[in-house]
Amino acid sequence: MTGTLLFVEDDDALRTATVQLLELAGFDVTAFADAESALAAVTPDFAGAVVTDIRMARMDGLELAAAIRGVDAEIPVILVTGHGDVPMAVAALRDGAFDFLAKPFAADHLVASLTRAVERRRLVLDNRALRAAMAAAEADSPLIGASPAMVRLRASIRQLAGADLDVLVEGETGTGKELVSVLLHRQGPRRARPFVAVNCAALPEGLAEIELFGHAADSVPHSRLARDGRIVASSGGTLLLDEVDSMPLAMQARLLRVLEEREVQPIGADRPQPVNLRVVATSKSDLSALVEQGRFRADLLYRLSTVRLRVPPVRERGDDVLLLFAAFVAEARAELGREVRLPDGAADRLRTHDWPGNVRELRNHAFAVVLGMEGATQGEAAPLPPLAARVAAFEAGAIEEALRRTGGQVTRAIDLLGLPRKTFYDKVNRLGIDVASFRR
Ligand SMILES: Nc1ncnc2c1ncn2[C@@H]1O[C@H](COP(=O)(O)OP(=O)(O)OP(=O)(O)O)[C@@H](O)[C@H]1O
Repeated sequence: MTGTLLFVEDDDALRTATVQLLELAGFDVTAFADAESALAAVTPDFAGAVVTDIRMARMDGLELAAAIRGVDAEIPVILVTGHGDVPMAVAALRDGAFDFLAKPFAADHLVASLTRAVERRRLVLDNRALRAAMAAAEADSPLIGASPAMVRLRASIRQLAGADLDVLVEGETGTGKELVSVLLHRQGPRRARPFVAVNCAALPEGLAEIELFGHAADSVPHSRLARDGRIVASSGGTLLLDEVDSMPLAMQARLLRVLEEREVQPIGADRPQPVNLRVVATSKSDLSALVEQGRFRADLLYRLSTVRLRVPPVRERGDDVLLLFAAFVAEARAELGREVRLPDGAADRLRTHDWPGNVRELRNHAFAVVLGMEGATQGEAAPLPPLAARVAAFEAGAIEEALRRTGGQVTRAIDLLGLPRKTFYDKVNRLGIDVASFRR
């Protein structure tokens, strides 16, 4: 089918003949003898074009075009003009009509114009859907960043999430390791099952093993009933071992068994029980160095590091620092209900500070600024991330979304984006997008 059309013409003979012609050309046509009933059929999600005669009793074609613009200004309307109506039609074009055709029109001219109109409408609706999907994806994937390193990281997360493998997430303090772990869970097949996070550095001493592995009935003082540990609680889902580099050696041996055998033996139990889980561990230390110092088991490192993801420090992300800061300032303003103006040169200071506490430090700084505790003055404009960084972030998001929706089929993604092939590849290379990672 070439497309959907609403055709409005009050001359019965001309209407019947034109409908036949359009149907022969492959259009799906609904015909109307007056503008009012055509207007009743137009909705904001109408996926075709409208062709209307200008001179009609009661509502004429120009009024109809204006009323359709009120429903959705991007529905293409083609006006069919009689002798002497051309100046009127030219004015209508200026007001946003898609095209006009003078009677008597040549059939191929009519079909060509309508084909373009329907195609244009399809692109408009596709772009709208893409924008809506991007907004939804943004809400769902809060890992902000347009630098090549972050674009690559998002692609790796997507790829690994589906693969359901254990992952070791490494990076300095505050870089977003926990957020990455959450995304691995949320984008993977276990997303509807529990996500249980255990901070290995904060487990209470003495109780750590019970907390993690659980215990059998009557096997621990003051506890007659058996208790499941966090490992069992995460069964079916994902267990996050946050700061695994802080785990005591004795516990590492027990954990290794869970990873290798996929079973857990609660304290005091005579038999292990099977568990089905995905383990994501995070570390801010170089685990190989800890192995050399005898503080981390080599076999556990080997088992944990089948897949390693490195989260880069903020100082390696270029102008992402400005994108992140702008997002946190917006969040702080909304949360704290305060407006703030930032001093000139704030953007340069954000760029030159090296952020040893990474994203967490940057977020705290943004909240402090909005609270008026740091660096805020009155009467000056807030620094904006440079347009180029914001455009790059938007472009990377749009391209990633198109690739995601088309399962990495480049030709279809290019169609969706409405880009020349070469431009698409230039952008993909510049933004460091890994097309292959989107293939299903
Ligand atoms: N790319 C990002 N976009 C938006 N927010 C981020 C990003 N990275 C991190 N954050 C936010 O920064 C804060 C710190 O991140 P997170 O706790 O994940 O870091 P971490 O590396 O696990 O820290 P630690 O090493 O101290 O455990 C969180 O509030 C997180 O939501």
